[in-house]
Amino acid sequence: MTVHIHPSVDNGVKQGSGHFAGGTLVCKCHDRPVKVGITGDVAHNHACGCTKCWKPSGATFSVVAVVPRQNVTVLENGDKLKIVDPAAVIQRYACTGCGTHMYGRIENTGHPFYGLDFIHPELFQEQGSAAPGFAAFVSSVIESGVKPEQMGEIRARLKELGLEPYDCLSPALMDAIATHVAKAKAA
Ligand SMILES: N[C@@H](CCC(=O)N[C@@H](CS)C(=O)NCC(=O)O)C(=O)O
Ligand SMILES: [Zn+2]
Ligand SMILES: [Zn+2]
Repeated sequence: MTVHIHPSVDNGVKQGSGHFAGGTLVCKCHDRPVKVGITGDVAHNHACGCTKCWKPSGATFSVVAVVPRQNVTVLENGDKLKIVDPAAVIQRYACTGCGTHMYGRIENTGHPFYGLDFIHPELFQEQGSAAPGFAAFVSSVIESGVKPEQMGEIRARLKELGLEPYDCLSPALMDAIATHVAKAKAA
């Protein structure tokens, strides 16, 4: 049986249009859904295996990307949003009705990713946002109940989908973090 990664990639990764102008993220509530407006396309879209990122039911990985925080606006029913864990680096604003994470925000101005919000592009009403390009925190799926023996199959499937598996972030993002740290130390 083919392993399930995430519904939006299980039938193949759908490439973005390359000119996505933004759209609206909508939660799963039928009554008073939370709507969040995003300006422009997403960046660094990837599958994340960590336990903290929101996954739709049945998914092994989340699919998560970043956008500049000034490109994120709560449009409707923001009263339903609550921070999942105020102590976390990424403060994830979830809908108290359906549990969907609508955006995650970093408030620590010294963090390498400060200024970027984390969103789940599958929640866009619109098609065409940039596709996921790698898989992060792959080993962490074991913390959600995946058996260590399944990891070979999971990594093989991610590679088949073109989502290179990493157990932390991609080399480009790890380099960006290290560059930020080196500059902060030098200052
Ligand atoms: N193994 C841990 C890894 C958690 C982790 O470090 N997640 C990354 C990727 S989303 C992160 O940056 N977390 C910061 C946060 O959750 O605030 C888990 O699965 O819970
Ligand atoms: Zn909801
Ligand atoms: Zn994560």
